[in-house]
Amino acid sequence: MVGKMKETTTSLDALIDKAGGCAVVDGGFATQLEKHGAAINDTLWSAVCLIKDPGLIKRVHLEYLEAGADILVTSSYQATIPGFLSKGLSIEEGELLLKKSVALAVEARNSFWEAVKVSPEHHHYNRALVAASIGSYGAYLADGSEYSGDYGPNVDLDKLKDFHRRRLQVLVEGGPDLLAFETIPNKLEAQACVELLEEENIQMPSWICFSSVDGENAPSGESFKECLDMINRSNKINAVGINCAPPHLIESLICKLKELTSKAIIVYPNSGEIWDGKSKRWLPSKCFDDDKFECFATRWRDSGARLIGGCCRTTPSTIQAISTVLKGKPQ
Ligand SMILES: C[S+](C)CC[C@H](N)C(=O)O
Ligand SMILES: N[C@@H](CCS)C(=O)O
Ligand SMILES: [Zn+2]
Repeated sequence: MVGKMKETTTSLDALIDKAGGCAVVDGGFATQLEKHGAAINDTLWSAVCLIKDPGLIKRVHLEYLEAGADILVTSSYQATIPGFLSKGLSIEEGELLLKKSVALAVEARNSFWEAVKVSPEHHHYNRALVAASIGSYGAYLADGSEYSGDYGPNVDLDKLKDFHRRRLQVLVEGGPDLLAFETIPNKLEAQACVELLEEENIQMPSWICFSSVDGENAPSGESFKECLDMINRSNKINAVGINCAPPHLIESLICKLKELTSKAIIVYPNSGEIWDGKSKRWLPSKCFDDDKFECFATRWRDSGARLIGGCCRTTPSTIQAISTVLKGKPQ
């Protein structure tokens, strides 16, 4: 176990405590947009709805709150300023859309909480936190490289920092509670995220989640030891873990991460289906339904995860199952 750095109690710690030691993250956001008929086969993927259907984004946030999510992840996973520019929008319009992604989640959280906090039978709900999603460079490339970590020879630390810097600044200005770096596939990008948080002197809690395809290492093949040694040196990262990896790999990954860090462990796997970056579709594979997630969630909590949710191809019913098993049945 790695020594603890000087840390202060954050809104994330408080939420985890309030949730009884393990808080519930929401589920597949793009997946739920698609369930409602959104067409997201686009270079912006789910972020296209920020332009075309912001009302649907808010509806999906509300569905995850209703299901018991303690943390909403915003619609900004694949929302980037260069991505918006490529659609003919101006920098100003792109920045407004990034802030809108935060505002939509905050509005959903506030209206849901106003409605439930006065209702005694809803004591299993907590006031949710809003985590601004910061998808990896590979997500922006839209070539599946968030699952390979292969960014080619021309991508160095400065390029990744340049890519992430302005979006990070704008999302922070939007006023989320947390920052969520998602599907980071290699050590270089994790380092870029950590250095940016330091350089920009960001004061809100953050998590970094890696994808993983082999259940052992980051997708790039770099060991989680290498990645976590670097992350542990920063007190700007409050939680570290895995998202959008198959659920059957998660328990052993939690055990591995526990050995490597004293930071909170977060896991929000996908359904087990595999994303084909070329044909842009999910390939059927060993796939897990809500019952299985219910049983996995207790094992993940008992193995040491403090934040548990779902990623692609999971839905509000998955989150309802996780929330019920971790927090008790809704009355
Ligand atoms: C998490 S993956 C399924 C997101 C979509 C991908 N970045 C693409 O645009 O193809
Ligand atoms: N927050 C994103 C992650 C995609 S891997 C989503 O749920 O759509
Ligand atoms: Zn995912």
